[in-house]
Amino acid sequence: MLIFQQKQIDEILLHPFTLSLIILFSLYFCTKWLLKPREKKRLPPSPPKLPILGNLHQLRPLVHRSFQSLGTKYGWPVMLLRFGSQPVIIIQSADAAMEIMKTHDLAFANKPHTYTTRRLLYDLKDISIAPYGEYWRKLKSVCILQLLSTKMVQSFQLIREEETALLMKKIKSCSSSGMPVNLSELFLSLTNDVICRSAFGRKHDEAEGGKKFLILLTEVLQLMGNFSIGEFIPCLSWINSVNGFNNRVEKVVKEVDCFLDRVIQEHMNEGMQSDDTDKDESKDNFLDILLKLYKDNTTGVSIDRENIKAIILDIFAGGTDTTSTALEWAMTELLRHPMAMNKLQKEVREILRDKQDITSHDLEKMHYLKAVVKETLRYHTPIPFLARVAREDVKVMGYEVEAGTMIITNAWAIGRDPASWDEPDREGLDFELLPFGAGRRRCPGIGFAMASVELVLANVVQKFEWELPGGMKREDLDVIEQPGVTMHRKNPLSVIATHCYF
Ligand code: HEM
Repeated sequence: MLIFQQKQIDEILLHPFTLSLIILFSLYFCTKWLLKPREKKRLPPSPPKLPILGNLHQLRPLVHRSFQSLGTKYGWPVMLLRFGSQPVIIIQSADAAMEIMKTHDLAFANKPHTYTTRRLLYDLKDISIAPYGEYWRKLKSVCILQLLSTKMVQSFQLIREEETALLMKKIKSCSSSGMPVNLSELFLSLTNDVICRSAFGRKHDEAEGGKKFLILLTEVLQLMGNFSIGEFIPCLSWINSVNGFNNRVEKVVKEVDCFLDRVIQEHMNEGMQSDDTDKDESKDNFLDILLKLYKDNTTGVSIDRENIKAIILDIFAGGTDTTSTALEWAMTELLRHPMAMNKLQKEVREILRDKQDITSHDLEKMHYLKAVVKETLRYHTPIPFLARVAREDVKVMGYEVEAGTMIITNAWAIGRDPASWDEPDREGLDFELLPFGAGRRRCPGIGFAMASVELVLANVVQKFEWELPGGMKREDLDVIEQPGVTMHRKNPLSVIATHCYF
């Protein structure tokens, strides 16, 4: 009986009519499933892109300007570009920047890194590109509370004053011979010397590799700012091995490591010879503090020699070029705007009267000086980009951002956004003025940098009158930028100090 029923069922099922019905139904449901409107992710708008290259062909060497032109052309404050296969979201409005660095600061607390930055910064053992987490949190707090605290910045006042006095003497000697002064070079050398003395307690002169270290540091920054196509188009990653770029990186890594190793060893040897108990802690330099952490492990974060080298390199790389760039652009704009120069000289000279030594107390009273520095940082933002990586899926300005996506905030473009800056004299609100970044990854060196910039600028305008060389008109002074991580002048700022007042 059962066998009979099964036979009948088979016959019905295998009947051509039944089979056709089954196939038709299956096709219907399959097509319906395939054509079912899926929930589409709302991504930021993108300009047209090319296969393989994505939007790379639309970028010029001054990438911050390319982003700004694309944003203005399409009217998009947030846009999605493809660097080869990698999606990158570009942020160019104060509102969107606030979402990244305030509302979702924790979700965007990671930084992107490349093969080059990993090699140069001891495989993420530093602060500036280390991933967000326990290690980074502890080191950042060491940085804010110990290395770059207000107390520490004040303790370096004598260093800043001595180095500024030395700079004034160098300018004076050029002035007496009527020679133009290369201010770009002098500012860079000053900021490097100030950091060197604050980091190691003394300058390392040419014989000890000091001058060479500055050249190496410049190369470190150039390599970090180098656009490497293989990072974005993996099938082209071999290019850097063939064109000698990777060899250059390895050579610089070795030389920097050698210099830092030697300085640390000397410091440790000196420490062993002197009696630590008698040491005046208020005279500690960065290396003293880091070596104490290394020995005592009091902060709960254990750091090794590589961490120390990476942090020191971070401080040199983050503090030298940026600070001298700010000075270089401030002087450029003052030379292009004689009324602003006169107003600043008047303020500084009236506050100081005939006094030559400028104290931090005098600087506090120089409000126009502070406005000039702030305006310079807005208009010539030394680090144009604030880069982040999403640690999780997040919504930004209504758009969906997947974990792992890179976000670049164009701080330079936001500083020049007419939507925020129709009144140039107006003080900037937090997210309209981002020269030091914002949120958890914000620059911890603001106090250190501002103390140097204000002191040097006040001295330079108080003690000299300035003119452009070869009868050059102020309108002819160029403002061409050099591509790189830090955006300094392409051509050095060469000027003549016509009168010297000391
Ligand atoms: C005018 C001078 C300076 C400018 C314009 C500047 C700007 C910046 C910017 C834009 C960032 C990234 C912030 C972000 O992504 O939100 C940064 C990070 C950093 N800066 Fe500065 N900086 C200056 C001076 C200094 C100095 C003097 C030091 C140290 C002595 C320093 C140490 C650092 C460090 C360690 C970081 C990494 C912070 C982190 O990732 O948490 N900077 N700086």
